[in-house]
Parts: sequence; structure tokens; C-alpha cells
Amino acid sequence: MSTHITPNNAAAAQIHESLEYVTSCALPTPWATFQLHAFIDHPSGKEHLALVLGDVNDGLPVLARIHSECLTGDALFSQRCDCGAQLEGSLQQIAAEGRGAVLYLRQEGRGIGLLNKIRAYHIQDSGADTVEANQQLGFADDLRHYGMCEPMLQYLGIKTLRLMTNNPRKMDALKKMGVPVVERIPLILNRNPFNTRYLDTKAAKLGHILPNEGLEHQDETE
Ligand SMILES: Nc1nc2c(ncn2[C@@H]2O[C@H](COP(=O)(O)OP(=O)(O)OP(=O)(O)O)[C@@H](O)[C@H]2O)c(=O)[nH]1
Ligand SMILES: [Zn+2]
Repeated sequence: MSTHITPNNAAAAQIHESLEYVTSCALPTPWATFQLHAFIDHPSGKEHLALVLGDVNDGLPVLARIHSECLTGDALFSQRCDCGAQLEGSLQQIAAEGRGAVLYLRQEGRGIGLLNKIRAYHIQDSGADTVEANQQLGFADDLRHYGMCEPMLQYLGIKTLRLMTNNPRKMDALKKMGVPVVERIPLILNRNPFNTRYLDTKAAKLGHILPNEGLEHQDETE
């Protein structure tokens, strides 16, 4: 039985030991009408999403973004990070090509959750950087995993990725899972006075491939 989806035949199905495909619908956005596919992970109950445009199961590399949830940046317009601009920019680039996918993963706060991320922001308001704040709360700097991506991509029929990211750890994680990434496309957007220190810390401590703008560090909350 083919697992490829068309809007008319999508049916709930267990697609992996811990991941269930639930349903899909059309999602009109300012840039294109995507097909929104909903998955649920058990036992965490996390509801992961895929926004898909065009024919992605033709075997050719797919322009893709694997985006970790950031409620403050994605939905509340926060300028403390670059997430909202990256989400919007990736949807725009996919719309411009007419084909691609965004996996929207519910691993808020690099996996520590929304309330702990706000606790971390509170610590950062007193001068700690993003990694130090996680450590003060007793967390590793990045608790995310990408294990759900392989079954999600397989279900969507996506074989290889042209991935929009600045994060080599994400590329490595996908490669280790056997998801071929044939190209990395930088996604450098929305450097501003509120997130300059955050971006420079990501480059210095988390290995992100970002240009150092050489700007004077400013308090992220100023
Ligand atoms: N713990 C914590 N999480 C943060 C902070 N700022 C943003 N995040 C979370 O970081 C995640 C995004 O990770 P990033 O490191 O910005 O980017 P990435 O997805 O790893 O890499 P790119 O593909 O280049 O965007 C989202 O889940 C955000 O909620 C912070 O100060 N502390
Ligand atoms: Zn963010």
C-alpha cells in the first residue's frame, strides 16, 4: 500500500512506532495555499505539523525548512530571536519555487518548553547569554531531537532535502538518521539590536554558521 498522500486519500494511520498521521487540510497563507498535515507523537502528545506545497514525492530534492516551535517569535512577533523571520522567509521561498515543505516541530525553547524558555529569558534579562541561562536552569544547551522527521518525510514521499538552516547540528542529526541533505541554504534574517547578542552566542557556542556583524553587544532587553 502506498503511503503517499493526496488530499482525498489521507487517512489516520500509525506510520512509526511512536508517530501517528492524523489528517490534513488546505492552509491558505499570504504567499501560497499549503497543504497542512498533522501528526501526533506518542506518548509525548506533541502535535507536529508539515506544510507542503506542490509535488514533493517525485524523487527530486525538496526545498525544506525544519523549524522548531518558538511561540514568542513565530506568533508573538518577538525580536529576541530570528525564528519568526525564518519561518516567514522559508514559507516565502517555498512559495516562490512553487514546491517545498516546512516541518513544524513542537520542541519549544530548544526542547525545554515554553515556561522554561520564559524562565531562561528572565535570567537573560539580568545579563546571562542563551546558553548560560539554560545551564543555570539545569538544562543542556540543546535538548532537541529530530527522530520524528524521518517518518514524517517518508510519509510525505520526500526523499532528499535542500535544507534552509544555519545549524550544522541539525544537518548532522538528519544525516545520522539517513535523511540525505544535498544542499544547505543559509537562512539569515532579522538581525536587530535585540537579538544580536543571541545570534553571536549561537555562532560562538552552538556552532551556527552566521556572519559576525561585529556589532557592539547590546542588552537583549534594551
Ligand atoms: N532555551 C532557549 N530556547 C530558545 C531561546 N531563543 C530561542 N529558543 C528556541 O530555539 C529554537 C530555535 O533554535 P535556533 O537555535 O534559533 O535555530 P535552529 O532551528 O537550531 O537553527 P536554524 O535552522 O538555523 O534556525 C526554538 O525552539 C526557540 O523557541 C533561548 O534563549 N533559550
Ligand atoms: Zn525564537
